[in-house]
Amino acid sequence: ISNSYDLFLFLKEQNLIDDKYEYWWPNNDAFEILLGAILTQNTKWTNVEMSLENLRVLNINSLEKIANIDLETFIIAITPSGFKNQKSRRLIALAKNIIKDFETFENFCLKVDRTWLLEQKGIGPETADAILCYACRQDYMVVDSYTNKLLKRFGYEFEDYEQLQAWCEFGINENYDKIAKLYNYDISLNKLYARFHGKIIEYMKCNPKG
Ligand SMILES: Cn1cnc2c(N)nc[n+](C)c21
Repeated sequence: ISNSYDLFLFLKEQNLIDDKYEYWWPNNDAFEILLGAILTQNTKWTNVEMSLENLRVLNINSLEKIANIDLETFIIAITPSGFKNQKSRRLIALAKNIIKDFETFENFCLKVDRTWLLEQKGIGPETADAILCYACRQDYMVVDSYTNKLLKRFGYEFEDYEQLQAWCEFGINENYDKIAKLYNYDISLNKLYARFHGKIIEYMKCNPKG
């Protein structure tokens, strides 16, 4: 493969992601995606699903509820996804900051930028881009250790997160018209990035060894 367009084609013909979730990231509730993006740090997605289910049962479904939640209750609810004390503290602080700077969650999704997210404790480039891409539907592609590992198999090595992300985004951008023809509808760049990242994750799950 000579660019990320080639990589996309290589993955696309393997039908790695079903169309249950058209953006790959489970369910289309942006608030849950925001929580999931933090909870998924350093743990398996199946553990995140258990924490999210606990929060659904408690009907914790808004910024205000997180901002005012009983800490003990929150810690118990998100225990399955690990780092419960750190993640609970950070999610409460994040909910309070979103309310302070954006008032509503909807306004946050529309107005937030990468800089603001990176200023939040516990949010690095990967989490910021997951929120921007999957919750806010902005044109950022998430890259991660899976992406690095897959590209290493094709002989690519990158200096840092931003370089890897640029490589992945550039090939898609440069060949957007060709890729768009592969879909029988007008797919957005954000959706292409969202599905591309999902395909990489699913591919690496099916092909853990080189
Ligand atoms: C949303 N999400 C984030 N990381 C994931 C993973 N490793 N496997 C599956 N999913 C759906 C994931």
